[in-house]
Amino acid sequence: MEAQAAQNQIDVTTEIGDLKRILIHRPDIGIGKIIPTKFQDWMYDDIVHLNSMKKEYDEYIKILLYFLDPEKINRIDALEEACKHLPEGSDCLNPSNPDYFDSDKVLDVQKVLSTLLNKENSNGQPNQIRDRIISAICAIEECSFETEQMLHQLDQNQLAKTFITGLLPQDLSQPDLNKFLFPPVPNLVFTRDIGAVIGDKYLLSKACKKARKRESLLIKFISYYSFFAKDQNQVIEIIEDSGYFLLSENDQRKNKVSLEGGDVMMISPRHVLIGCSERTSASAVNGFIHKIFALSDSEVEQITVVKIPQRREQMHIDTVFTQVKRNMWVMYGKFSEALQELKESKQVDYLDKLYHHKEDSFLEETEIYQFYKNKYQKPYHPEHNYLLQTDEDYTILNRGLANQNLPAIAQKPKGLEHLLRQLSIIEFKVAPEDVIIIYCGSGNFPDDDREQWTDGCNLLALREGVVIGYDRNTITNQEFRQAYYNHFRRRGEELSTGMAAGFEVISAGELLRRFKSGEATPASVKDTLIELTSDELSRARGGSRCMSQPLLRAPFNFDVPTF
Ligand SMILES: NC(=[NH2+])NCCC[C@H](N)C(=O)O
Repeated sequence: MEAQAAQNQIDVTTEIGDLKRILIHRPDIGIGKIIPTKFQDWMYDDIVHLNSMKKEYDEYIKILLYFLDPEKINRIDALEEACKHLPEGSDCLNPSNPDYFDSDKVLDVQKVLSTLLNKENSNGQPNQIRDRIISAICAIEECSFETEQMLHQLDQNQLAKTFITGLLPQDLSQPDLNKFLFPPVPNLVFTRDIGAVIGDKYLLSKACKKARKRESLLIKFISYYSFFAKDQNQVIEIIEDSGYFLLSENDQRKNKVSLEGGDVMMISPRHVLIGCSERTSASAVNGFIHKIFALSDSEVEQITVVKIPQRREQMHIDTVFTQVKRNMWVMYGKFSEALQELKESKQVDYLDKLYHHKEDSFLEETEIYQFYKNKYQKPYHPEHNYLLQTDEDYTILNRGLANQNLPAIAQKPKGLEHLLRQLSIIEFKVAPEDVIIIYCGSGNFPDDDREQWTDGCNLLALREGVVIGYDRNTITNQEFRQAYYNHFRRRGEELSTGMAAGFEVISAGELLRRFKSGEATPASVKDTLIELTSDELSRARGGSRCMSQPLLRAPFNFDVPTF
């Protein structure tokens, strides 16, 4: 009962507050069935070696457990020790296994789903939610009546697994045959995209691509019947308005609502960012702004839209920047101020030299639009236009910030980097000269493009200044090691005595070893980039932020000095 109550606690108001509860999904056998002809549809760029991918992912799980639920680690260690002699060892990290560690802080989608799939409810009556989920999935996957009947036979764990892998359980299938009932959902490892916690509300995603539709359906049931079983009004859905159904096919394509969690960032309780991207449509952004501003019990009063070029490798805003500390961000240098200035001063020759291989790319820019709920100082009304455009609009915003004792320097951001600086200064009261921007791949071509491709800009903060990334992004990670040294040198200053040159960059394996031996504790870790082995994990265009969905972060202390 207690575990249930804890599971229901959901609250995220920053990107960097101490992480307390997270939704993940360990790579499953569905990923092991991908073939080259399905790369494009299923959004994988290569065949993944599943066992190696799991090994890489398991270090991630263990790091999460050390920080969020350390008691479970002892259990895992004991089980692994006991099963060492078995060929595969213990697989207590596999949510299908009876030995599964089953934490209420590090939750696997498959495990949470299975709790909804009991054949009978607590009163011994047939579980109607289970029946509804089976019907809904059979409807979107166009299953035969026979398949539907077969699904009804499966127990709750088998059923959860089949919904995710698409495969019939081995004992029902002919031996050694892969019997697919429907395709797998191999992108479920990127739990970030299936929803987003906004304060104490849960925003459901509406997947853009067909390959991720079933994920949206599963999380819909999980959020309504598990996370918010007691207060379903906390779930937010954005859908097309009714006129949409009268539009021509072409216009429908333009007005489609699609929204994915990789495009949502809670910066502070009052300010949320949303991307307008390959995956999150303009109609969704519009619906989002109205839905959020219409909430009477939400602290969000400002929404900033970051429109990025629609490209495969930049499918969400979190592929081009993430937050590391109140004063520190990592971003893709293609959108940097330095490059923008060059563009403005029309030094195109130089840019041509730099980027001659893809002339169009340097011309693409981010566009920033800001919306402020209190623009009219009146209650929300759907007819109002909340966009901040004129200087006068920004004066109104500045007044609102001053009322909350926040620095009132808001002006229309000139670009992404300017926006990130503004966020540190306004939301976190950081002095302008203290903001640090780390450029992926050092901001140099071709390293920037290479490391952006392998998620150099996509980090997950376990708490402020403790982030997880991929080991293969060596140039970006080196920037972290030197971050403070470089920053002060640029300012023409020396590091103060005793101050480190930058972050500690340490492999997940080595950190786990130190935790186990007692040389370090999660509490002692500061200013650290934890590197996951990423030979396989990086093959599907997602990094550690994508592989995580924070459900609960501790309230952030905004009132401590930056350095
Ligand atoms: N938040 C993210 N950047 N997610 C990355 C998702 C990658 C996944 N292969 C997809 O294309 O959907």
